Amino acid sequence: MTEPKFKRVFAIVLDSVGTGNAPDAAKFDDEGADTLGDLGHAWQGALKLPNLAKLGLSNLRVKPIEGIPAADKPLGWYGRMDEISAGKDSMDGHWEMMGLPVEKELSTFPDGFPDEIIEKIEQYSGRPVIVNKPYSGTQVIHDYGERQMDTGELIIYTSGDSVMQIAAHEDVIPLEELYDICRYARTLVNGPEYIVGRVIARPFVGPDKDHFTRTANRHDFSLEPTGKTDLDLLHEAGYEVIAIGKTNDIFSGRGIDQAYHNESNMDGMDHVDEVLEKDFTGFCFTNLVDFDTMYGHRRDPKGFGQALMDFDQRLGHVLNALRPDDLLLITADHGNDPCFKGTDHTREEVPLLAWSPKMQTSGSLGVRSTYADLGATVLDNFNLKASHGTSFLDELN
Ligand SMILES: O=P(O)(O)O[C@H]1O[C@H](CO)[C@@H](O)[C@H]1O
Ligand SMILES: [Mn+2]
Ligand SMILES: [Mn+2]
Repeated sequence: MTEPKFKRVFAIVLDSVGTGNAPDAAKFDDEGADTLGDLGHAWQGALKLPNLAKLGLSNLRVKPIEGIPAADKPLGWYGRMDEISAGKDSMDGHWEMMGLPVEKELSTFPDGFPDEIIEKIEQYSGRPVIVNKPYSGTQVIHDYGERQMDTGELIIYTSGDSVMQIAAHEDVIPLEELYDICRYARTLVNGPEYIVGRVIARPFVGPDKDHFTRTANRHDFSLEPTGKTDLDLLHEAGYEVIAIGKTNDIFSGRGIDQAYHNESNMDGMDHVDEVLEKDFTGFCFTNLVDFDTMYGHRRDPKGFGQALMDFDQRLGHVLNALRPDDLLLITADHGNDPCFKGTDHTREEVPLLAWSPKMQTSGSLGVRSTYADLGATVLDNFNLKASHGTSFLDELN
């Protein structure tokens, strides 16, 4: 067997860190959304991301981020990727990166879930369902959390994405019970009539509506991948596949040898540091979700920018810890522009940064026509063939 070019490949998905310009943004009513561009503008040039910048973060953009000039000589290869999946949710984005674009539009519920589904959940759980419409997750517990504590009802809500979210106070509905209800709800929306990307348990704690917080016990029950992903191919070929953060949930554990649950972005980076110390041949796939959950959906540019700066600092350590035959890929799964209307994800291109300490060349990878190019490159590295996407491995010298 030919030796892989890079022994260990680390991909880090900065959840929702889009970079504008999606050619099909109008279809999603997202024209003009640009997460990184609008963040730079909101921070009036004070957003400083020195490590991402030296990898080429501003070089990959049509217009540099305010306060972050394009590097004269970026360290590695940089570009952007377009999404071909029908939706703009995490599942679409991650599956597509791993060679399984979501071609069919998944079900969304702008008017709430149909009675037949809600009634079945009520029967199964013995708990009445309240809300049942699109809502912001923090707002919904503010508005209905106290009632939920009094009555033990289930708060069910959705968003512009194909998601069913079930919120309950941890002291009122024990976690295992909430997960069990979600697992049951999952069976109701696997098709053929309704296909929902994710059923998400949204436990929260706190004494009253002004002090409720959601906990890291969130759990995503995703649709099982509808075909083989690049993770399956890597795993079957005997390479180690390590998932950090919600990656494991997004693939229902498929093709994954070892998974780490993240409490936060910083906890996620602790896990990356831990895996960097390990000796393995394979792929480590990390998702950092705070950008999305805590700041993007909350339309909080201040928090979003700070979270990026915190990540950038940790990235400095990763760049030092990488070994000569490691490859680092940094990207995102969709946008979530904190300066845009609404509270949903935004259809955007995503950044693509590639670097290895042994790399001697640098330059532009252009605009890739699908996120699947990322997985195709990882497979190519391990001498495997992708069903979707075009590898850019040959550039990475
Ligand atoms: O408002 P919250 O509960 O954070 O919901 C968000 O989380 C979902 C999953 O990422 C998205 O579809 C969006 O609705
Ligand atoms: Mn996401
Ligand atoms: Mn989201």
